[in-house]
Amino acid sequence: MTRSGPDRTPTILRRIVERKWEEIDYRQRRQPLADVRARATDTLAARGFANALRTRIEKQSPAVIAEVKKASPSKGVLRDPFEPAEIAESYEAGGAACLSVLTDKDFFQGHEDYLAAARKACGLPVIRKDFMVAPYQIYESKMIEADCILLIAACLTRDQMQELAGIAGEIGLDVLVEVHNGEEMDDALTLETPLVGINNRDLHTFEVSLDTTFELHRRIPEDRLTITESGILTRDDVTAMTEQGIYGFLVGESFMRAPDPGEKLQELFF
Ligand SMILES: O=P(O)(O)OC[C@@H](O)[C@@H](O)c1c[nH]c2ccccc12
Repeated sequence: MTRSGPDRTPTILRRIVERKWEEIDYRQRRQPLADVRARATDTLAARGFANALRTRIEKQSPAVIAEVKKASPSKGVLRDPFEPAEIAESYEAGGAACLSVLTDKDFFQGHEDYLAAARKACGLPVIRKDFMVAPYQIYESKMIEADCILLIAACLTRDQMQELAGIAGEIGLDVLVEVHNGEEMDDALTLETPLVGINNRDLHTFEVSLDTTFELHRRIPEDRLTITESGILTRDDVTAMTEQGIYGFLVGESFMRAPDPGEKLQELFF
């Protein structure tokens, strides 16, 4: 698989992806692809991630992917101490449909163990939030019992996305494809996955604008599920989305800064 991504990749993402390739090379030396692939196909069936969202969205009820994230490059540490299992329980009690767990160590202070701990503590399906560029990572995601993976269009060409999504499909992982402009959307819509995330955060400037969702949402066909991502902070933000028929949400920061993340979820959405 080629290592060069598309020209559109913003600088911060370029740095993350370069580092990601080093990490993949290192991991692959410790545990070869054939081994990871064998262990991936041995793991149990995934919890249905897309289904959990679809059921709620079809009832016009908020489908919240609640994020378990210690830190981010733009905001620094969001939560300390950070207890993924407790957070997961709290999210489930607060009405989350799914979880998102950061596993990138270098930029988000995440870890695979956080995914395992969070998933074990609840019955919700979990997306592995990381920067997927190689087939190795897709098998690895299944091995660590993720139910869904994220493909970020800003750092993948159309061909790369199709290859990675194809592998995910073969091993029973759902796919959330993330876009933040029209060009990325065109590529994303060539995938079969129903889950299309619109990231309101511009990765060139880190600025957040909910208008990104309002503009791009119109281009998503009826049979897909729109997920608005980043910068959802208030009930007004939520209402502005549901008024446009958008019921899928991915929220991290505002929950992570609250003493009880699940209570905050309930306050914002229900
Ligand atoms: O913390 P926020 O603003 O609620 O955003 C959550 C989520 O959208 C954000 O963490 C995110 C969206 N896409 C990503 C890709 C990689 C890492 C993180 C992300």
